[in-house]
Amino acid sequence: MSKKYTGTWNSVNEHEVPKWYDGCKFGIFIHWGIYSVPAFAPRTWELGAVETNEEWFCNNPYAEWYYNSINVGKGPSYEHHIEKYGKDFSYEDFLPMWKAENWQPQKWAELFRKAGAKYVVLTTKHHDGFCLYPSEYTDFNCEELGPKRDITGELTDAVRSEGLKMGLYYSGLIDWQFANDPIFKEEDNFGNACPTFEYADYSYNQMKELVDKYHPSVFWNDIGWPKQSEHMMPYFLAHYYNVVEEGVVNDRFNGLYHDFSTKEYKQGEANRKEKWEMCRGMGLSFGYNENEGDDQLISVPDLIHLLVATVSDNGNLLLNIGPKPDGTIPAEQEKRLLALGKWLEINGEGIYDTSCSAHLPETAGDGVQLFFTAKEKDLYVFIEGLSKEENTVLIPGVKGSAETLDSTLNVQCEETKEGMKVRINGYDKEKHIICLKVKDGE
Ligand SMILES: CC(C)[C@@H]1NC[C@@H](O)[C@H](O)[C@@H]1O
Repeated sequence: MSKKYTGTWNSVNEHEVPKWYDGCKFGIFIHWGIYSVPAFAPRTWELGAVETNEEWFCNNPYAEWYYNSINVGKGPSYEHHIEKYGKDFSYEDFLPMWKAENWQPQKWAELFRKAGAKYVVLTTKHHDGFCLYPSEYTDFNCEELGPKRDITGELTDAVRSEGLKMGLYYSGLIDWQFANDPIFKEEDNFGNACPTFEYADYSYNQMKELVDKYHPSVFWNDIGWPKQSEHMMPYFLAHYYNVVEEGVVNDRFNGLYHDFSTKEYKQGEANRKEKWEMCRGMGLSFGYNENEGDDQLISVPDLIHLLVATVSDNGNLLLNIGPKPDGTIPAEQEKRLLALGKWLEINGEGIYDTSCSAHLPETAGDGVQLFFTAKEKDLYVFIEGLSKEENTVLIPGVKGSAETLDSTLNVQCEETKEGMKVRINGYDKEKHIICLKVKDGE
């Protein structure tokens, strides 16, 4: 019998992170919207690498912030817009250009499955206020305008038919249909970007209709929750958990509540004692940015490192894709998803359904890095930085014998007083990070 929650903090605080979310480890974020048509942002910084001040907002690397990037009236995106479209061309004028004419949700879902992802999170309403589902509360949605399809509904069905969980993103505190002064500093964001009871009611009703229509396994709220309806938060959470028993939410609820905490690029702190999630685009943007070609995206080795380092630290990786307005996924992004999936086919046993090991990451000399995960008593050792075909690596403090998850490798183990010495033959750099399984090694 599933627990019934009531609209009190005491009740919803009893909620625990569902096992499926912890075990999934890898998901796909999707930022698709009107901003995918101009698909423009300067390549400047990773979030968290610099202060989010006026310089950030006037040189914003996030292509999904195009509305604000032209609204500030200066900087590369503004100049690009004036030059390419002219000053009388509004953001909403891009809508008829977003046709999704080549969009095949089933193809997306198949690609996500092949990538080894176990859940998906789609933007249902980003900061521009345009809804990627037929909301009862606004006609500014994708069934009435632009693609003229229920993007959320079609993708949810396709994702679930491939055996993946479906999550929904909602921009809880910023909606440029309600408050569209240009944003030059963080306080303009988080202060309370939409400070009216009208918006508080609107956003509450939309969040509830998303839960009731799609039963999302993840509710990914962004930026914050309207101050005017903060007292309603426990009611929303109780309703969500009562409707979606396996439901899980992130930490962007004004710091009042979370199932898991979030990092965004370099912004945010990870604490391995609690569940957290790392999210980023493959370049510096979440929305598709035509300025980010193959050589400006994260490399496959760095992507595999990010996944291993995140999972070994008790995190999930939510990797974003930014589709084109016609509904295709840029080839350079698809290539990386398939490479990750190929690596996970061989090494996924050491990733999925694992927990944090008592062993902390460490260096093993000659630039070799070790990462660890555990599955009950079994220990998984990830070895990064091998360069030769034949390698000898000391794994300090680990006893027993190891087998490799990659059957094309040959591994011999020797127990020494410092730990397990492993000889690995048959390595080549296309294997990236390799994984050893030490039975009863945790
Ligand atoms: C992590 C991701 C959901 C980002 N959150 C902050 C937003 O401003 C940004 O565009 C993007 O959606």
